[in-house]
Amino acid sequence: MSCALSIYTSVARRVAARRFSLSRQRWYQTGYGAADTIYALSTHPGKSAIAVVRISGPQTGRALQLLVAPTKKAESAAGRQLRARRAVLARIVDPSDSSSTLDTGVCMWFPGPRSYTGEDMAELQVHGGTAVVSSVLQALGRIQGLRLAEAGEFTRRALYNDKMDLTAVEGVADLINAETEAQRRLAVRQAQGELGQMYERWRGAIVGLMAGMEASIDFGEEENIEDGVVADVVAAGHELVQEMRAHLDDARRGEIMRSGVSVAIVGPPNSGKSTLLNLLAQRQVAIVSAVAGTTRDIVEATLDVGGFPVVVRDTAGLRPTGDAVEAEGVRRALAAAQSADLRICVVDASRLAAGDTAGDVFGGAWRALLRQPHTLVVANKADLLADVDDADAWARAHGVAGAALLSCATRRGWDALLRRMAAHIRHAWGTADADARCRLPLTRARHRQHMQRCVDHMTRFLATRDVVLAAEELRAAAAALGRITGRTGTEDVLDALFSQFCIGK
Ligand SMILES: Nc1nc2c(ncn2[C@@H]2O[C@H](COP(=O)(O)OP(=O)(O)OP(=O)(O)O)[C@@H](O)[C@H]2O)c(=O)[nH]1
Ligand SMILES: [K+]
Ligand SMILES: [Mg+2]
Repeated sequence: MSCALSIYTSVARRVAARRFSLSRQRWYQTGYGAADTIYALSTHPGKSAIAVVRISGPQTGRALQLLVAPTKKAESAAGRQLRARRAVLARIVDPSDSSSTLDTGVCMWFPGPRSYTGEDMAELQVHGGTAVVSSVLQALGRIQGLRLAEAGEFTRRALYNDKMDLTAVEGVADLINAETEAQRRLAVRQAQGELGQMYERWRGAIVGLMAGMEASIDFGEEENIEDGVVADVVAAGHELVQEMRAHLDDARRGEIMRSGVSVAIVGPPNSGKSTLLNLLAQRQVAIVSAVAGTTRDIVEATLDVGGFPVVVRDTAGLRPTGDAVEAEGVRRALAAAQSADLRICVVDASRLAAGDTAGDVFGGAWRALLRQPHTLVVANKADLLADVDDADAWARAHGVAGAALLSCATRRGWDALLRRMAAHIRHAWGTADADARCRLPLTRARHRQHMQRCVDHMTRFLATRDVVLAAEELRAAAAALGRITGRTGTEDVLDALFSQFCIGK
């Protein structure tokens, strides 16, 4: 074991010991009384077969005693007992009158700390009728010390009790919002804490380096880093920073998969851009007409292309214009094309066939768009062409080599275009997120920002020969990682995050 590594393991133990007290401290800082017991409907409000009501906090056991009674069939003493982590069919009764049954349902008791929140918890599965649910919630409200949970409060308690770190909480939020397979695969791994564990491992390694530096100050004669004395520490630092840079340098794959690949449909007026958007979205999102210059504002639709989340934006046709409103539309179209991850340039194939050059069709000033990376050219209105046997040869001959030939009217080339889009997205930004051996990518700009800061401090640490400065840089690098996992200075992030959660989560 290298010097840096052995330092790391001993320090890691100290770090672990401080973890509990740190989380407690944060708990009280938030103003949430740990004494409060909270309850909420955790399933969607409205009629359903089953509704789940959750309770968490120190009064949970007492609430169950008041609320849960054996069924008529199980009047025995054993029937009264709720065993930990066992589903028990029971009557749920009015706490002030146990002969009045509110519903019969399945009750589960999860004594803390082995529960979602880390506190004593219970789950009541009742019939999902509006009156049933409201009678159970009202009954809970009549028990002293219980109150309705706020949005995300169960998960917030799980965070404070070190049941999950901040990246896992963000993973849970992403999982609830996931709409495509790619998003779900990423979120489920993040929600399991995989990303947080990696950041914590790095943070632990930096703390280990700090201990190594301290040791060198204690035993060194002067406060300069001597070659050899801390060579191990510096070598370990180099290795670490390399690993971190590789994580940062990922073409924003994780962020793009999480928030959706942004696709801009651009091209000259009347080429069929809005028609293409409507086909992709499978509904009439944008106005289609034979009048050139129909679309002015950006029209947006979210869809699933081969399991990947995609946000498509239809834009105004590019042409020189004296109309101020249309000119603003063109400006927005170009901005959307600039910022998009993928551009789909739609041109009218019949105009190319009629002898217009790609330059004429596309307008010289905007032709540069066609040469940008991540740009697919689509030659639409193929139905207006005389028979084309070889689409590739046709595109080459008409100055749009590599273009996909399409007819929105007859759907010729439609499946091929979808396959091509999906393949492009998979190749450019698809992560090996289904493969547990591959490291999870960065999924949020928030993580990237702190990660970049951490790498900057690590780089300065490696460059300095001054022991005191080096220790300061390491401390700042560790703090930056701590911000990602929620260890330091994150109350504002928490408030913003939990406000997106539903009540009951
Ligand atoms: N024959 C034929 N006509 C099409 C096809 N796709 C679109 N069109 C027609 O072309 C015209 C223009 O379509 P739009 O979708 O409005 O074109 P656009 O590019 O959005 O136009 P602007 O918003 O004005 O820039 C409409 O009359 C469409 O019906 C196609 O594949 N074949
Ligand atoms: K049009
Ligand atoms: Mg349009």
